[in-house]
Order: sequence, then structure tokens, then C-alpha cells
Amino acid sequence: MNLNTKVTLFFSAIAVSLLAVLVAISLYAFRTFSIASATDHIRSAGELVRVALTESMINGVIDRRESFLKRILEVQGLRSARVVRSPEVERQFGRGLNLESQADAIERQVMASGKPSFGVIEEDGETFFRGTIPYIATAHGTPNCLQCHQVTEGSVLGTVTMTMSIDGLRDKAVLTVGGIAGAVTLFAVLLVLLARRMLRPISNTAAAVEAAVQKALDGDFKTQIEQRTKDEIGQIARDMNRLLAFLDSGLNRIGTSVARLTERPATPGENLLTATIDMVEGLSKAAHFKQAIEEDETKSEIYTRLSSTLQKEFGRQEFSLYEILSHKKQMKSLIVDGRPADGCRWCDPEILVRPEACRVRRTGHPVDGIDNPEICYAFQPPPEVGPRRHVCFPIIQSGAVGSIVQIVCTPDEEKKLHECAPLLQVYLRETAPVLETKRLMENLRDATLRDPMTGLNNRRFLEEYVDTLIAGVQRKRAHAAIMMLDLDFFKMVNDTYGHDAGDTVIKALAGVLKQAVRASDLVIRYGGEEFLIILLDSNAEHACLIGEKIRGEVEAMKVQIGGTVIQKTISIGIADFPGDSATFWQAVKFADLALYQAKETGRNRVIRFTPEMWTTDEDY
Ligand SMILES: Nc1nc2c(ncn2[C@@H]2O[C@H](COP(=O)(O)OP(=O)(O)OP(=O)(O)O)[C@@H](O)[C@H]2O)c(=O)[nH]1
Repeated sequence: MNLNTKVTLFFSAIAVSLLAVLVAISLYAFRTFSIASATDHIRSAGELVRVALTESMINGVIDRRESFLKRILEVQGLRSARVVRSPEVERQFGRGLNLESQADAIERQVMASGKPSFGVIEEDGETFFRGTIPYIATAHGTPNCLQCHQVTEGSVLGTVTMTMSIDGLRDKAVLTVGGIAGAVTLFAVLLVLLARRMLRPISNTAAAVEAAVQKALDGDFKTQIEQRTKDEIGQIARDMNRLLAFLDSGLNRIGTSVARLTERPATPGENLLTATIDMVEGLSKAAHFKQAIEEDETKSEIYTRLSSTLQKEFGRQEFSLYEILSHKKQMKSLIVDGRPADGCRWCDPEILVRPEACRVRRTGHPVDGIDNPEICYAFQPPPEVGPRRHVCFPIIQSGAVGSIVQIVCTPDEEKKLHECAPLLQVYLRETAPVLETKRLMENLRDATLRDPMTGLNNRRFLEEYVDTLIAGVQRKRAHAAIMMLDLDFFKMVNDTYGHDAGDTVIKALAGVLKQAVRASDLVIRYGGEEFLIILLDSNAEHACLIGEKIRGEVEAMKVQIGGTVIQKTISIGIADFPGDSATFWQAVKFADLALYQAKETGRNRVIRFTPEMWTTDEDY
């Protein structure tokens, strides 16, 4: 209900109430006044009749009283008048005129009580005021009643009954009350009109403010409210316009900044306010995300967090995360649909071994398979899942594509995916430098754990890795064979051909050793020309066979140095962990003892550790 209606109803209610009260009071006052007035009239007329009758008696013309009583009816408003004799008077003077002895009930009651009776009566559909007044015998006055009437003082001599029409009075009352009602109604109507006129600027301004607020809620702050008056209402309109203008320019500035951050221009017709709120919320979440991944320890944790963010924040269930292994010129699948995976689900697996087949990897740009479904031939969703679209984003690290995020969706999710793409790219931009830092740190760490000359892991790596290794062996209740290897008379190579030649031989040996074992086995450059091989899930017996194979391959190895071919042999000692010792480093020492034995017994041989070596060579 608007203000105008409320005011109209309010004043109408007041006017009706006022009218009702005034009419009630007026009617009551009129009635009271009319009765009082009629009573006085009848009392006066009654007294006149009494005086006239007394005079008639004195003058001896009492017989002509009937004519007097008829003439008195000519008094305006008086309808009937009659006198009734009391029984005492009848006894003294006879029954009198025809009607004078026919007292009705009221007259009898007045005669009995000596008290007048007044009241409104209905007769033949008409309303009258009737008064019956007793004539009381009194000893006062000249002549007094007792001079003629043989009654005691205070006796009722008779009654006079008169009726008066009160139609005139009623008409006047109706006229007066009608006048009052009309005046009140007119006053109320004028009051309502005046109030409405005064309220119009308020209600119009209120309606304009309401419309402006509604538009503002829809993101449009450009509305201006008409300033209709110069009073407080005008001030409200002016202040509201200032507020709207302030919000409009502020929101535009925020929106522009946010759009710049998200690289997402505002789309026509969208609610700028809610879009900005959403984007600011998104940016805030992205900032928290960045903080979280900065505190993550490894790249793997970052990818896992990114994966769960894609699921929880973006509602994505089908996606892939890839990493580019630049030094191997390969791509690695890390996560598919939220789970760790090393294969492809949504792309041709060829991209893993030939990253150029991946369009994002090749171009360094996002690939939008929604606008252009045929854009990337490597996108090959499994036929059984039905139609799918994809958008792929690069994560640029060190100026090149370091990782790739691929989002897959059904055709009816295209719009949603397009909408969330700018914010997703914000997340990926936040992720890029953190991933890059982690990658550099991992490379740095890798460098400290690797021998730069051979590319093999070094002794420090073994020291760091040993706990994991032992835990793995113990968990699987398996064995690990430890193989200690040392080139025979290597010093001669340096002495004869120079240190570079010695390096070349060591590098060639590293290649032979790497080739001789499985990728899961560990080949470690343990010292200068000393190597350690750990064969996982193996035992000493099997290691002896491998050791023999290595020994033969090293013996057959020919290293070309200038015009000279160098051939060397190698000695190998083998121990079993935990077969020979439950302590890993003790088992390494046993392998070293076996190597020492191999050297001692002529070199170029493979010797498996036996417990006697420990007891007989305690001084070693
Ligand atoms: N060129 C080169 N030589 C190295 C490297 N590391 C260790 N050496 C040399 O390897 C030689 C090892 O010699 P020794 O331990 O005395 O033994 P050996 O001559 O191999 O004889 P045996 O082990 O007893 O068969 C030393 O001369 C070291 O200087 C390296 O990285 N490059």
C-alpha cells in the first residue's frame, strides 16, 4: 500500500469516526433539548390552562371551557389538550365534559402519584411528545384551590394532558445533523486532497528512489531522481543522486580494475554489481589459493590442490593436468578427472611422447574447443562418453609452456565453462610463478643429488633416499642386492692418458652400468671410480648374475681416446639386504668387503659377501 492510499484511508477513517461522534452527540443533544423544550412548552401550556380554568370558574364561564380547550389547540405545535377530573372533583362538581372523566392509564397513574409524566409516543404512525401534568390543590394564592374545592391541600384535582408533534423538531435535527455531516465530510475531503497534494512530492520521490534502488540492485547506477521540491524531500533526491553517481563511478573503477585483473571485459546487459562481487570474491579465493600453493612443498602437492580447486570451486569433474618434461621433450599426464594418472583419457596418447602434437604446447596459447570444436585433433574423448568439448590453458613457466590444464565439458555446459574461464585463468596465472619456483628448486635440489659428469645419482642422494628405500623393502618383505663396483687399476688411465681420458672412461662405464639394470634400480656414483648399484626386489644370487654380466660388458667395453682404445676391467662385491645384515649401511659395508676380496683375489671378478670376510678382515 503506497503512502497516498495510506493517507487517504487514514484521513477517511478519522473523518468517518469524527462524523459518527458528531452525529451521535448532535442527535443526543437534539433529543435532550427537544424533550426539555417540549416539556417546558407543555408545562407552560398546562399552567395556562389551569389559570384559564380558574379564571373561568371565578368569572362563572367554566361551562365554556370546552371552547377554550379547542382554541388552545391553535397554538403551533400543540396537537391535543384535555383535562380530566379527579374522582374528588367529580364527586363535588359532577362528571363534567364528556372526556373529563375518562382518564387513561397514564392519567390515572399521574393522579395517583401526583407527579407529571412526559414521554414520546407513537400514534397512527406518527411520533408525538405527550405530557400529563397533575393539578395539585394548594392553599396559597387568591383565590386558592381550597376555597372552591372541597379537598385537602396537596390532593390532585385533575390532570391536563397535551400532545405535541415533534416532527418539526426532528426535521430540524435531521437538517442540522445533515449540515454537520456534510461540513465534516467536505472538510475531510478537502483535508485528504490537501494531504495528498502535500504528499505527492514525497510519494513521487519515494517511488523514484524505489525504482532507482531496484535498478541499482540490477547493476545500473545511472538513474537520476527528479528533484521536485527544495525542502527535505528535494534534499533526499539530491543526496540519492550523489550517492548513485558515487557508486556508479566507484563501481566502474572497481569493475575496470577487476576486468583488467581477470582479462574479462563486462558483457552488455550483465549486472555489473553482482559480476564485480563475484569476480572480487573469485580474486580473493585465488589469492588464498596462491598463498596455499606457496606453502606447498612439492609440485605434486600444487597439482593436487589445483585439481581439487577445479572440482570444488569450478565444479569441474572432467579435466586433465599435464606437465612438460622439457629435458626429455615429453609430456607427462599427472591428473585425470581428479585422480592421479599417467595416461591420457581425453587426448591422443601420442602427445605424451610427442608434445608438439598438443596444440597448447605448440602455440603457447589457450585452445578453445567450444567456439571451434575441430581446433585440436589431439582431443579425442572416448566415444562411449558422448559428445564433449574442451578448453585447454597453458601455464607458462620460464617463458615456455610448463604445464597444461585441460577442461572437458558436455555441450550444455559450454556457457558455464566460458563464464568461469577468466577466473580459471587468474588461478593459472597465480599458479605459474609458484610452479616455476618449485621447479627451479627441485632442479636445484636434483643437481645436488646428482653427479654432473655421469648424470647418475650421487652418494648424498643415497643418504637422503635410504630411509624410503629401507621402508619399501621392509614393507614388501623383499630383498635388495647391493653391488659395489670399482674399476681395476684406473689410476693407470689417468697416469698414462691423462685425467680427461679417465673421465671419458668413467662416463662410458656409467652408460654401461645404467644399461645393465632396470630403470627402477639405482646406479650411484659412490666415489671417484667407485659405483654402487642397488637392485630392488632382487637378492644376492640374482645380483651375481647381473654382476657377472656387467663385468663381461665392462671387459668388452672399448673406449676410444684419440687414436688409442682403452679397455678396462672391473671388480664387483655383492651383499644382500637384509639377507646379510638387517642394517642397510652394514650391508653396504659387506658389499665393500666383498669388493675388497675381489681386488685381493686378482680383480676382474664378482665376489658375493660371506660372513667369514667380516671376521677374517676385521681390520679392514
Ligand atoms: N679421471 C678421473 N680420475 C678419477 C676420478 N675420480 C677418481 N679418479 C682417480 O681414480 C684413481 C683411483 O685409484 P686407486 O683408488 O688408487 O686404485 P686403482 O688405480 O683404480 O687400482 P685398484 O682400485 O686397486 O684396482 C685415482 O687416481 C683417482 O685420482 C675422476 O672423476 N676422474
